[in-house]
Amino acid sequence: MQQLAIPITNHSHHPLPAYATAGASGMDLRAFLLQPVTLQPLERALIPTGLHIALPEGFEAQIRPRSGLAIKQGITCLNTPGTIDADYRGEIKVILINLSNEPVTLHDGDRIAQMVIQKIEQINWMPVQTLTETARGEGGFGHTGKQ
Ligand SMILES: O=c1ccn([C@H]2C[C@H](O)[C@@H](COP(=O)(O)OP(=O)(O)OP(=O)(O)O)O2)c(=O)[nH]1
Ligand SMILES: [Mg+2]
Repeated sequence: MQQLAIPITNHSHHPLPAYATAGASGMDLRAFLLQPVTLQPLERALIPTGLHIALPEGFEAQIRPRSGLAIKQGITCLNTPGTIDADYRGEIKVILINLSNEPVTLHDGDRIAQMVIQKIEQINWMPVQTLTETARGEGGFGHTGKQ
C-alpha cells in the first residue's frame, strides 16, 4: 500500500515514532525529558516529545493512551484522544494523568502514548427548520433495550 510521507522534525534523541507491527494503527510516542517526572496520584503533566509535524489538509493526528500503561500503572491521557490539527506546527505534547494511588515516575524515552494519523473532513452547515425522522428520534443515553 502506498503510504503518505509526512514531514517531521525530531529534536529528541529518540528514533522517529514507528509502527511496531504490520497492522498497527498507531505509533508509540516517547517522552523527551531532561530529567524524570514524577506524577503524584491525580497529578497531570504536559510531557514533551521533541516532535513537530506538518500534516496535509484533510488529516489529523490523534494522541491516544497506551493500554499497557493504563492497566499496569494507571497512567492515561487526560484529553483522550488528543487532537493534533493539520495546521499545528508546535511540538507534539502529551497530557498524562496518574489515576493510580501511587506516585509514578516517567523517564526520558518512555513510551507514553500512541499517535494515530486519520483522515478527517471539514463540513459546511446547512441550517434547516426540521431534521429528517428516524426510528431512534430523540431517544439516547440508554434509550434502547427498554420494554
Ligand atoms: O494532546 C495534545 C492536544 C493538542 N496538542 C496541540 C496540537 C493541537 O493542534 C493544539 C491545540 O489542541 P486543542 O485544539 O485540543 O486545544 P485547545 O485548548 O482548543 O487549544 P487551541 O485554542 O490552540 O486550539 O495543541 C498537543 O500537542 N497534544
Ligand atoms: Mg482547539
